[in-house]
Amino acid sequence: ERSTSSFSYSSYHTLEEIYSWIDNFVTEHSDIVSKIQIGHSFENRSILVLKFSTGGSQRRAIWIDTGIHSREWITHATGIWTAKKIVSEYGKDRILTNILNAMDIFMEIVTNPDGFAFTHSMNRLWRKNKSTRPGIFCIGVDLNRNWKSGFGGNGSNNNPCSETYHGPCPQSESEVAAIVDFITAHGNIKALISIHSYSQMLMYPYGRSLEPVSNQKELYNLAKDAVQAMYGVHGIEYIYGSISTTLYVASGITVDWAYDSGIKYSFSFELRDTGRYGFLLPASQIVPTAQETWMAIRTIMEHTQNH
Ligand SMILES: O=C(NO)N[C@H](Cc1ccccc1)C(=O)O
Ligand SMILES: [Zn+2]
Repeated sequence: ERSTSSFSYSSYHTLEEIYSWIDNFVTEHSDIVSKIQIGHSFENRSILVLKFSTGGSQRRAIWIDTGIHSREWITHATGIWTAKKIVSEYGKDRILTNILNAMDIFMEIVTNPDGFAFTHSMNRLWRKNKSTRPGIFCIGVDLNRNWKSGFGGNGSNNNPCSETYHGPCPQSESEVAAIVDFITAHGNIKALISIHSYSQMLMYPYGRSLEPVSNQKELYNLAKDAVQAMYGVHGIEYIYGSISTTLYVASGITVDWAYDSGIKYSFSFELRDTGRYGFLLPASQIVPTAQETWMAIRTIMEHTQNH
């Protein structure tokens, strides 16, 4: 469609619809939003990042990614709604306006485009990317196991047919390498938020071990504040804590790499629900989920700005 005014923020969309929305969104809000291609996927789709900036250069910044696991459709939908919320609230919401007057926000909505296209075409519950290698007869690497930090450790699998296959080596996947290269080159990312579904959790490193991170107390209290902000919207309860103690040990994950790269405010969400619908969350829950998640994201961004 020609503009985002006819785009439904309470529906799920195809890859083509989302990429078209991105172009319209950037056109309509060119004063604050721009589009960056940070790389391409295995099947040669563009990997796109939205940049929200009110000026300056190389400002301290926040990174948000959704859709690293392609079947988690509520996360892309939440990313799209959040992007619209940011441009709508700038100049109105004091907290968001202060954040954007001091920091930039980078948002990658379709972090696994090949897998996402596949969930629309062939297999709704596909999780991994779509990479293939000679002599290997199963498809795809788990992009949440392909990161250098703790690569190949417990809670990842070296069997290419596994849903948590870590790939042949760290950053072997172009979808992961693109993010590593972008964040490393930028050099001023202060918080990273990687959004998954489902289970209703807000978690921080480490996934690879039970050892607490150096600022664990701070992250615990920030997560508590964020979860309380979420509860205030629709009364939905999220649990919080480190990944390894709250969920299970997982190695080679996004937030462990981010933390070890110096991004001290690294979080991973598991959005709605707790299993009734799971990955097949009804579209009627998109806006309510995005509304509550926004309050947590804003809390994390505000804390990052002030520390
Ligand atoms: O896949 C999901 N949820 O979608 N989550 C689990 C647990 C997890 C979540 C966040 C970070 C690290 C690990 C996973 O195996 O990756
Ligand atoms: Zn996931």
